[in-house]
Amino acid sequence: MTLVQIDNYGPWTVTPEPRREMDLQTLQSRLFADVAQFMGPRDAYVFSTRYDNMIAVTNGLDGAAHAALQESVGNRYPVSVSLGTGVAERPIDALESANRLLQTEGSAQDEGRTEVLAGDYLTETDPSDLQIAHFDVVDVTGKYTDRLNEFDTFLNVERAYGSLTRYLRDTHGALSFFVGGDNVVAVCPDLPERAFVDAVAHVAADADIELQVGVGRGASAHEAGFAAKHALEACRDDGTNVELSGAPVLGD
Ligand SMILES: Nc1nc2c(ncn2[C@@H]2O[C@H](COP(=O)(O)OP(=O)(O)OP(=O)(O)O)[C@@H](O)[C@H]2O)c(=O)[nH]1
Repeated sequence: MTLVQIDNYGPWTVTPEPRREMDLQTLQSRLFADVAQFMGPRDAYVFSTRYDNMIAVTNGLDGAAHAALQESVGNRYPVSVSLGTGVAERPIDALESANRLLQTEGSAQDEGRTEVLAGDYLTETDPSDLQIAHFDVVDVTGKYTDRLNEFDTFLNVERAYGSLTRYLRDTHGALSFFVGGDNVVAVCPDLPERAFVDAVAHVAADADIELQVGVGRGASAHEAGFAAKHALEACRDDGTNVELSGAPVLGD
């Protein structure tokens, strides 16, 4: 995992006086788009989380690749980014160690702490390294989008997301991210099918929303995530709630 943290961003947003909100939104979403465009061709994933901090799945990327991202952001934006990296069996533990390295170097709002690059990299990868689950709401269009106003639809999807993401984090140390529409991508440790059956049952009981999930494995986030998307298609075709892909879909 890589933590991407904008350096000293809070003070910048109010210096010399508060900046227009839509300008900040533009900067944040463009920075996310640029980081995503950097990660995508390298088969990594990045999630926007709070935008001033983003979480990436960077199996296979070395220190030079991370430094190139920092240089490119520094050259093109009025802000710089620090990057902490960590490697562990459970995504939460990898993120914890990545995070701790930046926190040890100084505060997110310390003007003397800029462009830190610290941590371990997983450069030797194996097709069984990563497990990613792609969840979505069963028939969000028929149950919500075509029936409720957009805000109330959003509240329903957010309730499912909140329930799922807290459950997976607490039970398995998995990190789940809302990625738009009704979709949640979960970066998981090595979990059996039963764990996903239980997660879907938990959200049904806790939030009264029916989910389906495709699960994939791979050497990179793209490989695992793409296999998960194929497995989710199998849920749609077969009317099932949980599908695990077979071998990772290589070369896609
Ligand atoms: N990020 C992301 N969003 C998607 C993806 N597929 C669909 N979406 C979003 O999800 C919304 C709903 O699409 P679906 O999930 O196909 O619709 P549905 O009515 O729930 O249909 P089923 O999933 O077949 O039950 C779309 O409008 C998109 O915004 C995906 O692979 N990734």
